[in-house]
Amino acid sequence: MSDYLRLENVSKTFGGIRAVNDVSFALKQGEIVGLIGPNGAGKTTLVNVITGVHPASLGRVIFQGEEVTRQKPFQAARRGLARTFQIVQPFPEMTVLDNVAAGALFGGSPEGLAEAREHAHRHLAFVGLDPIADQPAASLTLPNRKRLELAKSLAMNPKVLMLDEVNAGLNTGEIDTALDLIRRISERGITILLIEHLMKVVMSVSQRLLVLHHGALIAEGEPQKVVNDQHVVEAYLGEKFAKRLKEMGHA
Ligand SMILES: Nc1ncnc2c1ncn2[C@@H]1O[C@H](COP(=O)(O)OP(=O)(O)OP(=O)(O)O)[C@@H](O)[C@H]1O
Repeated sequence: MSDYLRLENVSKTFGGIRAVNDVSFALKQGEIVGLIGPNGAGKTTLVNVITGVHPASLGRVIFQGEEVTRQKPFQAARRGLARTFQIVQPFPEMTVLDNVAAGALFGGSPEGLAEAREHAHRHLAFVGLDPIADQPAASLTLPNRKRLELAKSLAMNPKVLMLDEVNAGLNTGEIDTALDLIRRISERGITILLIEHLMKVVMSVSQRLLVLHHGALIAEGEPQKVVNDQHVVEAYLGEKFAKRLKEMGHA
């Protein structure tokens, strides 16, 4: 597999804060890669850089051989670089269906609203929300809002999907359902970058891990190796946590 999405020496500063510091990595097509690190490590900022929300201060973003460093969010969406938001913010007055149709239109593929709604039904069926397609988005529970967010990003017809804490606040059963969806999305050939604090979740689906700390990439590679890396244990996991992972058979 060749590089699909590549970051070369990317930095992002906000005033005096270097949120992302000289980060380089590549994703291969169809991979599931976990992006982990403490609060404030720069994970969301990295996704914002890739999707053109906050363009890189330094460095380059290359997607399918084309430099896309200065792209706008709508251009990123049209290229197939889609993301979910950590804080889920649907259009509350709009129906579940039209929230997803809006995603489809933002992604740029359907001809008009009727076609966008048709696409939306398909994505809602995939995440299990089609029975409540006509309800206002404001009425949804947290797990259903997360599913709606997923359906919206799928409606953009993504090639790379960046999932920002899609499991936060969910119970064990709901997480299992979300994991099943992530695996099924990956089976479609969509590359997934999974930002996640729940190590059990990260370890069960990721083929590779990237670890950010104070904006810098401190480790990268096979999940089992990365969680045993002393630097990662010190910066993020803690000895106790690493031991627990080992007992669970993940390390
Ligand atoms: N728009 C912004 N303006 C100023 N500072 C920002 C902005 N966005 C992020 N930061 C700062 O950049 C750093 C990295 O934040 P970021 O949200 O990317 O971390 P994170 O790893 O996603 O954290 P968390 O796990 O808590 O979501 C933090 O110090 C944050 O305060």
